[in-house]
Amino acid sequence: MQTRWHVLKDAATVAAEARRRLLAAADAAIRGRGAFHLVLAGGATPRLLYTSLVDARADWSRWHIWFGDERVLPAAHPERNSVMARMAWLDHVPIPPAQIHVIPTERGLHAAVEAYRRALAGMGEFDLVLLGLGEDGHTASLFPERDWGEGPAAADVLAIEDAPKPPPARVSLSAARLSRARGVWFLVTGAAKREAVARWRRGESIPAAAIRPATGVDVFLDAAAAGETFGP
Ligand SMILES: O=C1O[C@H](COP(=O)(O)O)[C@@H](O)[C@H](O)[C@H]1O
Repeated sequence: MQTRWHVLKDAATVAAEARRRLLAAADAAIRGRGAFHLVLAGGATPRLLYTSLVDARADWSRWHIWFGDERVLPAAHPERNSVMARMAWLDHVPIPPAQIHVIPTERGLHAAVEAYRRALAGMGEFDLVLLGLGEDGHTASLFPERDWGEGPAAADVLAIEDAPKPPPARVSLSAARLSRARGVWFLVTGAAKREAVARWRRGESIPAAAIRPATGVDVFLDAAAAGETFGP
């Protein structure tokens, strides 16, 4: 599987490049298949991209939003990945509410896992999966030294009870389900991610490396995360 590394100047440039490509991918999916199924990353990194989409011109009525992971917290909690995405972007564009598939962790861990498994039943390949990279190499809520749900028999949705990053209870799509996609993009910015990036590039077995779609993955990272100087 190919990993394509795109080193860009800074976090703003990563967001701008991702925005440009994302809108083009959505247009192509809608032209070709009538809909665009996008999986969102949480955490802090994608917020710049999400905010930049508020004023984009797009056929929002054909967009379907999924989440790669969610933290088990009350519905309106600011640390929820879905709350971040809503505040930054989704509340400001006319995507039909029934097409925004939030992981309902306010119902509790296991009920949320079951509900999302049902929501995903019959869903084929995602058009695009956005992911982040934690300082420890985690992606979505797949953490080191845990079961990442690899292989064809893996469940689509995993209950995580002991995440080392708070909160400990989370719901995550498995590595196998995140890999069933026409495109997977990682957005990685900031010097704090440098060590995780270096480990990934050395071929170490970190969770991010377990996402292996047939088309390969694209990693958009800034110079700080790549450990490179950029330009003159
Ligand atoms: O906890 C999480 O962390 C990762 C990375 O987040 P970041 O704040 O370092 O960008 C994120 O991709 C994941 O969705 C989130 O739940």
